[in-house]
Amino acid sequence: MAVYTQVDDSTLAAFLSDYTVGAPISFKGIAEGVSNSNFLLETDQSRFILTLYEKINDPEDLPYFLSLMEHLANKGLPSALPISDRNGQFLKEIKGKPACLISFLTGVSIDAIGQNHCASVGQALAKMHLATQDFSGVRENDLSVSGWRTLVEKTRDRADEVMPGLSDIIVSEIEFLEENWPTDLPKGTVHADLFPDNVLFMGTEISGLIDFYFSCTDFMAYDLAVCMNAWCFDQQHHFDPALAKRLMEMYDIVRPLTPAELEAMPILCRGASMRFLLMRLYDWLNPVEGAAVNLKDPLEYLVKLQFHQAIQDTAEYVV
Ligand SMILES: Nc1ncnc2c1ncn2[C@@H]1O[C@H](COP(=O)(O)OP(=O)(O)O)[C@@H](O)[C@H]1O
Ligand SMILES: N[C@@H](CCOP(=O)(O)O)C(=O)O
Repeated sequence: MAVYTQVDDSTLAAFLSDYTVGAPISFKGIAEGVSNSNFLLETDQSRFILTLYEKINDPEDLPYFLSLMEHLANKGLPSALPISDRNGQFLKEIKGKPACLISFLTGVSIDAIGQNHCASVGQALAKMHLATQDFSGVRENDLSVSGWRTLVEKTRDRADEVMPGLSDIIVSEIEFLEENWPTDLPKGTVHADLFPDNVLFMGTEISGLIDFYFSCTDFMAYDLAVCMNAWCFDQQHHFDPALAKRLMEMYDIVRPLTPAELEAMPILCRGASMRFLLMRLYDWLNPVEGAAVNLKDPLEYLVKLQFHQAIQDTAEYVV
């Protein structure tokens, strides 16, 4: 469960007194999530998510994330909407943490991923990339190559506590990525974390896209690589080409991939594997005391990285 900061009844009552969202009926911490503290609030009017942002480094980031969510919702994508208080303010504070009330989206995140789910995700991701072409916000990806280097330096001395030999693997991979990372692929606004827990479904139709708190300006094909890793491996971390085919072909129908983007998929998938391997490794080695959070397995992403290291050509993903 990701609840880093507890919110008691009187704190909640003081917070809600600034809003016109009704009286609380129930309020509980949400089991899923890693980065922020999330609560489900039900009032006599509606349901909401209350998020306390725990790891925001740059104060400009939150207005970027919230205005992106609003932009997407206005374009008809199923993104949640930030709720403003009586004074039109979205961003508030609880116990010294930035906080926001967000509209609740119905739907469930799925564990048993099928080809139709991947098709819907490919389509939604491409729609998001097209819908943000006129979004004016810009945010550098602080978890791209230079951010991975920083994480390698912070984890390499203790990485072998997780698996003997891991330190050498991450050092050699970061050197490869620094040498070979593409520089001139089409850029746009990317979600950068569109994992199954961040997509809500009703059947095989997407009813919600959530958790835009890693979104940034980067290669659009990198976003597809993040999804390849998150959606196209089974529970034992074996790659499933039929899932990848549906994801890529439906993306490509909505926003055709350029030849350069297609050619770059193996290295983009390696980078996307490193990003999650390193962040999970850092979190594993530096647990937050007293936090109720389910840490994720860094070695899942080592398996994925090693799979992509053996790929020579993008066509191998869909055979
Ligand atoms: N707008 C929303 N509507 C419905 N459920 C939501 C919404 N936002 C978050 N959730 C629920 O809260 C969980 C954690 O939210 P998320 O934004 O992924 O947290 P974190 O940023 O910590 O990863 C989600 O997996 C989902 O179950
Ligand atoms: N998707 C990431 C974790 C990021 O946490 P989220 O709860 O914000 O999605 C991973 O799987 O490592």
